[in-house]
Amino acid sequence: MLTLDDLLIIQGDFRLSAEFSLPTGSAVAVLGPSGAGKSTLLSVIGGFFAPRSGRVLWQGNDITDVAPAKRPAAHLFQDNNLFPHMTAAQNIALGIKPNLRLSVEDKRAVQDAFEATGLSGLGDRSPSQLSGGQQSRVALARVLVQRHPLVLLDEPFSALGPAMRKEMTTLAREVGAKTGATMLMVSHDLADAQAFADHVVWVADGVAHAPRTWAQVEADPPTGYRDYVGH
Ligand SMILES: Nc1ncnc2c1ncn2[C@@H]1O[C@H](COP(=O)(O)OP(=O)(O)OP(=O)(O)O)[C@@H](O)[C@H]1O
Repeated sequence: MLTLDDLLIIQGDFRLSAEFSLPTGSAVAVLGPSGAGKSTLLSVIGGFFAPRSGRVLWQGNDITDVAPAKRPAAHLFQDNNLFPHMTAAQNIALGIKPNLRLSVEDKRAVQDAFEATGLSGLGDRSPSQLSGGQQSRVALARVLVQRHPLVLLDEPFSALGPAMRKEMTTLAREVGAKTGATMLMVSHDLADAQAFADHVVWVADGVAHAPRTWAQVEADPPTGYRDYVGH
């Protein structure tokens, strides 16, 4: 379980509070207006930004002061962060061993990630020799090989067209379901968010609200939700 305990985030004039838990294995859409603090919330969970007060707990352990690389979290952001001078296979392998000295088992994990993301046969290409969708697959495969139980996705596929975005969102969800990962995805696309998530965290007016199901949100929408989704 991921728990945000009495969390207060301050960034300049911006304030955000959060107080909730997410069950292990849940897939959560983080929705809210631009500038509401969705990315900031993921940064705090990932350890890239420290909260002013409160705690982040994973399975009951306080990880508030743990460095990003030591957290149980993998992250995927919009720009994919692929290294241009490395092949697709090397970019994925970096997720396991930054020095690229792979054991037989590591190599098998890379191969599995290739197959799970539909990249078979493309391992020797550099990112510039891949389409945008294929680059997204490499970035997702790198997240997968890390086998972290917590996956943070910040508008990871927003540079892709609608069909490809849907495909990648579904793929991320399927793989998460297989590995039992707890996943949070920031998205501005309601259809993508609904295809991906079973719960919604609504972020607005300085608060990241406790997760609710789509049915709960539809039945009793938070302030600003209807305007945001446009219906
Ligand atoms: N380095 C910073 N210093 C001060 N304020 C910042 C900094 N970075 C972001 N902010 C402010 O923090 C707030 C939250 O930003 P954040 O990027 O988390 O919002 P968001 O909900 O992810 O927005 P979007 O949907 O547009 O990506 C915004 O008001 C932003 O202006």
